[in-house]
Amino acid sequence: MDKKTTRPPTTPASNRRIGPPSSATRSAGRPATAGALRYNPDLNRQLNLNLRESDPVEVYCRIKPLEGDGDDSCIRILDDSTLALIPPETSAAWKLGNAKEQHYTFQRVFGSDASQKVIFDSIALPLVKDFLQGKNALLFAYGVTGSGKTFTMSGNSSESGVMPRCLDVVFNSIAKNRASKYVFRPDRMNGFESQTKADAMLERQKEMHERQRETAKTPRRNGRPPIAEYGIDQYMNRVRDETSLPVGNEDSLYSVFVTYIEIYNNSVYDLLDESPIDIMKTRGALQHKLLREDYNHNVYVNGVAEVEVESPEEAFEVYLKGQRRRRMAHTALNTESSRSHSIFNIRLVQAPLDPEGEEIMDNSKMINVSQLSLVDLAGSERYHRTQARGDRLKEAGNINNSLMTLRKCMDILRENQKFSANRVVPYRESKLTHFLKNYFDGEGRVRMILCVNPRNDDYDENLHVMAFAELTQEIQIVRPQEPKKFEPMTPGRHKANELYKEAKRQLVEEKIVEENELPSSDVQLVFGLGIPIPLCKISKSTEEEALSTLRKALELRLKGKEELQKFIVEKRQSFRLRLVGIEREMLTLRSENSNLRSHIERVTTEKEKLDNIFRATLFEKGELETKYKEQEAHIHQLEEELLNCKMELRQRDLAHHKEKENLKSDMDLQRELDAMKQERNLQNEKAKLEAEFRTKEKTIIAVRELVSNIDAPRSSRSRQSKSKSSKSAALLELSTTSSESDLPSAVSKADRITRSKFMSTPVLHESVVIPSSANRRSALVNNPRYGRARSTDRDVWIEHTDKAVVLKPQTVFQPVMKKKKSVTQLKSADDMKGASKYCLLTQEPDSEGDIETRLYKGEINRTITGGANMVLQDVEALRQTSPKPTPSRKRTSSSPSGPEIHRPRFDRGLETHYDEVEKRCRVGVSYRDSETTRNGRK
Ligand SMILES: Nc1ncnc2c1ncn2[C@@H]1O[C@H](COP(=O)(O)OP(=O)(O)OP(=O)(O)O)[C@@H](O)[C@H]1O
Repeated sequence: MDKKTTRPPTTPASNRRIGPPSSATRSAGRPATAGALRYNPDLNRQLNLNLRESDPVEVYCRIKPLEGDGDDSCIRILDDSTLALIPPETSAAWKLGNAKEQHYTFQRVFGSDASQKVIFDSIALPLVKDFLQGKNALLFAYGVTGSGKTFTMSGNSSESGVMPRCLDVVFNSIAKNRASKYVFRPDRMNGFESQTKADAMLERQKEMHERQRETAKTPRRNGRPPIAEYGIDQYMNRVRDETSLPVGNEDSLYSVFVTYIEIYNNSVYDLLDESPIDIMKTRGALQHKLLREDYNHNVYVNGVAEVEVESPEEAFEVYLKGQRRRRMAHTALNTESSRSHSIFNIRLVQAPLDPEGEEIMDNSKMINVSQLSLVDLAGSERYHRTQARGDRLKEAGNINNSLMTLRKCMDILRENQKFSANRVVPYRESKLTHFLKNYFDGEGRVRMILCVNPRNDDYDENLHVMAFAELTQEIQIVRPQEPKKFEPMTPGRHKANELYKEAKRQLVEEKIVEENELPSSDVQLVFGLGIPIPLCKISKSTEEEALSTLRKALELRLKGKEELQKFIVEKRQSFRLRLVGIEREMLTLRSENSNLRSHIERVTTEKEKLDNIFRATLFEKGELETKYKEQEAHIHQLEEELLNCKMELRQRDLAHHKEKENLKSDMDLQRELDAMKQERNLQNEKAKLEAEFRTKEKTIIAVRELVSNIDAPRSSRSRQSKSKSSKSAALLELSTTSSESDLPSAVSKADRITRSKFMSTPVLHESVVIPSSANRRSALVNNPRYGRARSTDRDVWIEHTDKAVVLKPQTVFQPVMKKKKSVTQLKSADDMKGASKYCLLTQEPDSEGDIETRLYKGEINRTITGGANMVLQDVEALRQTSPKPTPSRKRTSSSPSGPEIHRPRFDRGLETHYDEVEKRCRVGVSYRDSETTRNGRK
């Protein structure tokens, strides 16, 4: 079935792609000129630079007939290529006052009477000619809405437009060279592949079955869906264009593919897509496509449906199908189809025939594709004119944007060419210019049909489109290269094959020979014999004319044979020379090869050495890594140990601290116990002293009684005077006595002056000043301790004077206070701040009516807690006795005849004095045994 066996193993059976799949396919997919360029990738750039081989964009102007009879035209044709635009009174320019007639020149201007045929022949036919020669071409209609763009491009049933006529001419031209359907198939990457006739036949059969199945479901006409189904059946009655043009290569086979896309709101939609449209859906009703660039930077619509068509009718049917889909899509999108750009692409795929002229060459690199793009642009309009709102405004914006980008690209192209500038052309700013990019970059001829509606209302819009169109003509498009001719190939082999087949068919039909008796095809043989032998019947040998004709033909053939032989000798010689050259080249290559081999060997040895070093290094590295890991583990272990040690140390510290605390509390406890013990001792001693005191008191009482008994006979008067004088003397003595030896007399006069040393009972504190009775007894008035207390410069006194003190006495007992703070009441420990000595002065009458002044002296010590601890050291008492005896005083003595004895006040006990001080001090007062304190201080 398939006699070509050079298939890559991974390629499917139906695919005859040869060589590297990607590049081969892509190369095959390139448009014709690109096919020529594939042998020199830089040629495109070179061509772009070489503006001598370029053609301008050709702009043709077509003026639409005026619709109403009363309409005025704003356009006047001056000649074949020039027109005048006359501003009407309604135009903006007129209103602004700068209205003047404008003249525009185009390639050609067609009046409203120009037929579709004239338009096609003048504008499109040359492009179709190029297209058949394997070149690309772009034709686009541009103009204001309603100016006749669609009419020009598509036409109607009675007047076919450019597109159907193009299809007519293409099919007319390739009629004899048309390849069977499915010989070529698109690879959906802008390329084409070829497959064998047999594979193609299989696909055709498959398609036929599918069609039959569909026909069974839907009634069809001639195996095709009824045109009414597409809703525009009138097109089918059109008059076909009979023009036929020569194809590029007679020995090639051609297939036609069409694609139909739409650019709406800057999105590309495939109008031949088979997926159904849900007209109930506004969003996602259509799947938009992406623009991609192939290997050779040719822009294509990714995944676009490329439909192979075998006739203009079939192509037109596909177009109508696309139109129907377009209408459905716009119904779903709730818009108008004229608000989008539509692009109908006709692609001509050709591949040369093999030497027998039987099948196409089994080489995808030889496939050539040319493309003719017919673009019907959306109308260019201004917003204010359409008064568009919402979606309409958006789509108008998109249309204008894409047209604006088109203008921008044209402007920059013109600028680049005119001023040798190198500005980047913004093709990618809109899908329209992106798709058309290749044409402007020099991949084919570009022509524009400027459609103009001459009515006055369109004047302002026409002004803009004409200005743009006129400037567009200045753009030069690089002339595309001629498509590559695949030499050496015997020309005419297709025709020869056809003739041979025809002759064979006739011979078989006339039963001159059997079909299997003749070889399949030997085109080479036919061509090797030269010109065909004329058909002439020779009935007689005398028919000179026929014989001479035959002789001439044979002579010509002989001549041709000689030429061919000569040609063969030449070819053989050149072949031999080439062979010698190749042999030489081979020898050089062999020596180079052996050099390279030895070099490779050296390199291999070197590599092996390096490999060994590498392995050794790897091994060493492994060992080092193991050691490193061991060391790491060791470090880790040491770290753990250190941590443990630290923890142990901490625990020990804690234990030590705890022990210390315990010891401290033990010591405190011990100290408390000692204090308690000491207190107990003191109590015992106190009790002992009290007992002693009581004994001594009894003795004194006894002495007194004895004395009173002795003095009983004396008169009370002398007793009084004596008593008074003795009191005075005692007072005098008290003030003057300074030696300790005078103490007994002082004591005997202690009725009036009492120096008290208090027997203290530690009631609240263990350390209370307790002047022992022994001390008291031995205490002398002139004892320095009882003199005026002298303080140092540093001592600060608290002079606490009771409110009841009427008269401050000036006695020797009062301390000298160099620094003092006088208060009448101690409210808090803060009052004692900074003071180190304390002195309290009280005054009150006693029970006998005498005024008793007392001086309490003490030391102030700071406590650890920030308070003050006052230690009372001395109490001095001064009694002022009136010389007049008061009845109460007279009767103080138990014995009326005895001397008046004032009971000393020092027997009042510690509590009395403690209460005395505490009454006046609202702070804690501490009494401490002065001796103990003194000892403690030492
Ligand atoms: N040269 C012409 N001769 C006769 N009728 C014409 C001609 N040009 C346009 N018409 C008619 O004018 C009408 C509008 O034309 P058409 O639809 O082609 O305009 P358009 O420019 O494509 O508009 P849009 O921008 O909306 O697509 C159509 O009915 C069409 O038949």
